[in-house]
Amino acid sequence: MTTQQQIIDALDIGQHFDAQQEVERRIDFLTRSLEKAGAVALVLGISGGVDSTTTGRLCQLAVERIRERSGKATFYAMRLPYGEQHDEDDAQAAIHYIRADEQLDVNIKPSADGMLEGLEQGGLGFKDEHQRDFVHGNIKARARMIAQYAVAGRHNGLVVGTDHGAEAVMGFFTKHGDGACDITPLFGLNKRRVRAILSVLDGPESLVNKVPTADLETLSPGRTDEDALGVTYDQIDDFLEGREIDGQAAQRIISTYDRTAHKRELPGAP
Ligand SMILES: Nc1ncnc2c1ncn2[C@@H]1O[C@H](COP(=O)(O)OP(=O)(O)OC[C@H]2O[C@@H]([n+]3cccc(C(=O)O)c3)[C@H](O)[C@@H]2O)[C@@H](O)[C@H]1O
Ligand SMILES: Nc1ncnc2c1ncn2[C@@H]1O[C@H](COP(=O)(O)OP(=O)(O)OP(=O)(O)O)[C@@H](O)[C@H]1O
Ligand SMILES: [Mg+2]
Repeated sequence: MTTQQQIIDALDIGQHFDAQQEVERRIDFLTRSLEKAGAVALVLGISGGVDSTTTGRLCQLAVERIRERSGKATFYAMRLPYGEQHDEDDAQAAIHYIRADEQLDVNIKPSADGMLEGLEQGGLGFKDEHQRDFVHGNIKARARMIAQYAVAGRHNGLVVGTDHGAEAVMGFFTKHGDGACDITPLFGLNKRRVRAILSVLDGPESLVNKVPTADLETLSPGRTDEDALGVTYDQIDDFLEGREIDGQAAQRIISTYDRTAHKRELPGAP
């Protein structure tokens, strides 16, 4: 078996894809996850990006389905800006579209800045301002997860993650930040399939087609994922669908996959 096929299998990317069927399968997954855990809430951060818009709508449909069967379930959508978000309009469009039962707005800036300040006061120095900004970015992603776990703890809920195959293959998430969650309903999808799901769910066109950004670095606001990754999502998506892609891009995907293996595994132990 080729390395490409091994990766496709490990990330469970299906050979065939039907967006409507996947909607059903993933709503069913969310309802079963709540029932299995004995939990009554789903919690998710809504950024204004395509992944959380799609996941948020699936969460809302899942809790409504549980209530139709006389069960108890609530979806808590969380806005978690770092200060003022430059694409707040998109975040508001996502919130408007998802129509979550409950919404919480938490500014993560004081906690993320406070942690960095505490570290520097405690003696941590940085090579340069870019390294400091990068580390600060991962603190922001972890601050968002602290907030979501607090809400899940209060409401007997599960924290929902938005990781999918195209991010997982590149290890493109913060370990124990946005990578920390209880369930990942988008697992097994590449990026264009996430967009296709949002499209059949009648998501706003502007969000279906939105350029992905982690938006964690203060010095490079809205830096695109593709700029950071060095390959395009089309290349990653083609690779995950088993197509032949440019040799250098394939090498980059495979070497990044190997280098980030620890992010997809449980902690090492003797
Ligand atoms: N071989 C190994 N075995 C076990 N653990 C290992 C390890 N190598 C590093 N580590 C640990 O992993 C840490 C590095 O991982 P991590 O802290 O995640 O940091 P890192 O992977 O360096 O940075 C996260 C990347 O994900 C991107 N990101 C983050 C969040 C969201 C999104 C998005 O798409 O929205 C993207 C972000 O822009 C950045 O490029 C090291 O500090 C170390 O503790
Ligand atoms: N400003 C934010 N407010 C609330 N949640 C956020 C914010 N930024 C990131 N998140 C959470 O972290 C997750 C990971 O971010 P990521 O950028 O991968 O997803 P996205 O923004 O939904 O989509 P895209 O990858 O296309 O930008 C989001 O899906 C969301 O749950
Ligand atoms: Mg984003």
